[in-house]
Amino acid sequence: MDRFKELGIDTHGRTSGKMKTKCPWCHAQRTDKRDKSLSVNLDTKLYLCHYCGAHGSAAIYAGKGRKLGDPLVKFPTATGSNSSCPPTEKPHGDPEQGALTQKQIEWCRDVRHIPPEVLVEAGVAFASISMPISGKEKGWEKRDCLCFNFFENGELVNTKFRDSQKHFKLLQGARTIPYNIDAIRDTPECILVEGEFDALSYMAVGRTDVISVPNGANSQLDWLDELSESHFEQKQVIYLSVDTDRKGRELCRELSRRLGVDRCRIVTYGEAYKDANELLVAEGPDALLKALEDAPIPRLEGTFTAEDLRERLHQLFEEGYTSGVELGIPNLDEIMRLETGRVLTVTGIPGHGKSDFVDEIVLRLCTRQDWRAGYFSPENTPIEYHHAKLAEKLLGHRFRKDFSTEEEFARVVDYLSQRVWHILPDGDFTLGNVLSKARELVHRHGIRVFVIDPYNYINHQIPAGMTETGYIGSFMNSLARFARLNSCLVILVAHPRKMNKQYGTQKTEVPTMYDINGSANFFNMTDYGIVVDRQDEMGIVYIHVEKTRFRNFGTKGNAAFCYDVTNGRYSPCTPPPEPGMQVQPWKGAKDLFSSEGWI
Ligand SMILES: Nc1ncnc2c1ncn2[C@@H]1O[C@H](COP(=O)(O)OP(=O)(O)OP(=O)(O)O)[C@@H](O)[C@H]1O
Repeated sequence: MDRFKELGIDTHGRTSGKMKTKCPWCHAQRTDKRDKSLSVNLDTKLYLCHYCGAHGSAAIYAGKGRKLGDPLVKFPTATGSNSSCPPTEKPHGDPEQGALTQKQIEWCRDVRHIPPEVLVEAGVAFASISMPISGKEKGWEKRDCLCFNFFENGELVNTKFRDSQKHFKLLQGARTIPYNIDAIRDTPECILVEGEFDALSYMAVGRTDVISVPNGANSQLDWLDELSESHFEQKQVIYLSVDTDRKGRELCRELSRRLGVDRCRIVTYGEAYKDANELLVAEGPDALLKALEDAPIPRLEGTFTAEDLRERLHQLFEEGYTSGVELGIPNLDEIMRLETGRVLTVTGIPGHGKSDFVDEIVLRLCTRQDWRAGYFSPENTPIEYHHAKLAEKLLGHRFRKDFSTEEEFARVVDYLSQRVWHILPDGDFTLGNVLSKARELVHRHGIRVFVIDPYNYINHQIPAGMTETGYIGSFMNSLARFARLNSCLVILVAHPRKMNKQYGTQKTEVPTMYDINGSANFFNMTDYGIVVDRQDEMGIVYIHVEKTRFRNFGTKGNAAFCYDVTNGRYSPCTPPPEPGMQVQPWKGAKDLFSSEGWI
């Protein structure tokens, strides 16, 4: 739906793409009658005459039930409440988008160095709307805004309104998608930036394959989940051209982890500038193109220079060594804190709770650190049984109709759907296949922890002539490499050899990490090593931390837990000083068990 005809703009019957045509406003006065001075974007319906400056929008956004002549953009019905917004001043009605004012065009051109034709191409428009204004005089005010329109498959999905003082507002209830997403659908390369003006800056220097992330420097990349296959899978090169402040660097790290470090080139702008638009304004188009050209090519696989590690080095430089993330279990946090890019190996006698304790670690990382997890756990099938176990830990009580409500059922299923993915490759359980699926989970869903439970379910293909020790060394190397390249924590469950009975007591000896069946390389090559040791006669489970590769992540020691059979949770406790005495809750805790919901 458009008004081109009504406005006298001849589009020669075309309905999509960009074109030039004669300007109905100045053509009659022109001596060069052949000059097609009007640029028209038939997708965004915007037009601009490079001769007389006439510009505007011929769009009539004809959503369902809309008629010709209806306002351009209708606010979806407000969802949720906005307490700072007095009811009478709530944005209401349909703020109509129209042509940019002369002042706006001049400001974009002179202050941001974005030429008018780029604004037209990108469908930037004008609207006067009520904006939430922060500061002393909190409230809503009517403001003249630039409208950045977010299209997907040519359809308007959302609009970001921006006033001259950088107040922003998105359409309520509308989907958040990257800005200009249609432009990168089939391109071999693309540029990711952190703001609409940075995207327009690249368009101004001739790169159309640029998108802006939807939530600024927020490194929670939910939007990437649904776009990673359709828009990024085929990309050969992805330029990350985000801000150089701390948040921007965090975003950059997460983007390259999700999109694959081996095809991401990170753009920098020199000491003085923090983003693409600043560089364009200060140094001009050639400098911006040069910054793109100079972005380091991903390193040759297996080789590293300080430049390749610049981002991580900078983090180290600014924040020092990390001490790893805590699980929120005081006795264990004291001796072990986990970090991505590492391998944690878990062993213990069959039935002592290795898988259960691994689930405890995973769910604590999900609920406390907002991580996402992937499992290769063929033992834990059918998968719904495993989910039911995870649900019990999350809810704090049994996952059965008599104990949980329908609302809890829905909540926990929603939560797990967003956080946990299981890999069960059809028949092909080779390490290569399992890790390649896990890598897809990193790219598509941003998992940060990947569990292999247990080692012996992998279809190990030991090359002829290789010893078992040599093979396990190379297996552990593959896990370490996967963990490092994908910034994931890999958790490997591995069984011990058959343990002897202790003379006299006939109790099975507690294995150590060196007892893992096959080779000492499990212990030698892991970053963290723990043994799960269930001591039923005392009513406790010991977690023996036998190794943390670096001191900043902990030290050797053990932590005692009570296991709650109703929800599968491990609660820290103080072990009885002598057999037969009562287990006590952990220092300061009132109860031995916890049943409060985690989600
Ligand atoms: N301390 C405990 N007290 C009672 N039951 C437990 C305890 N720890 C685990 N369990 C239960 O024992 C069963 C086996 O646990 P899990 O599968 O985690 O052990 P595992 O060490 O991984 O065993 P395997 O080596 O056979 O895979 C599960 O049903 C689990 O809920």
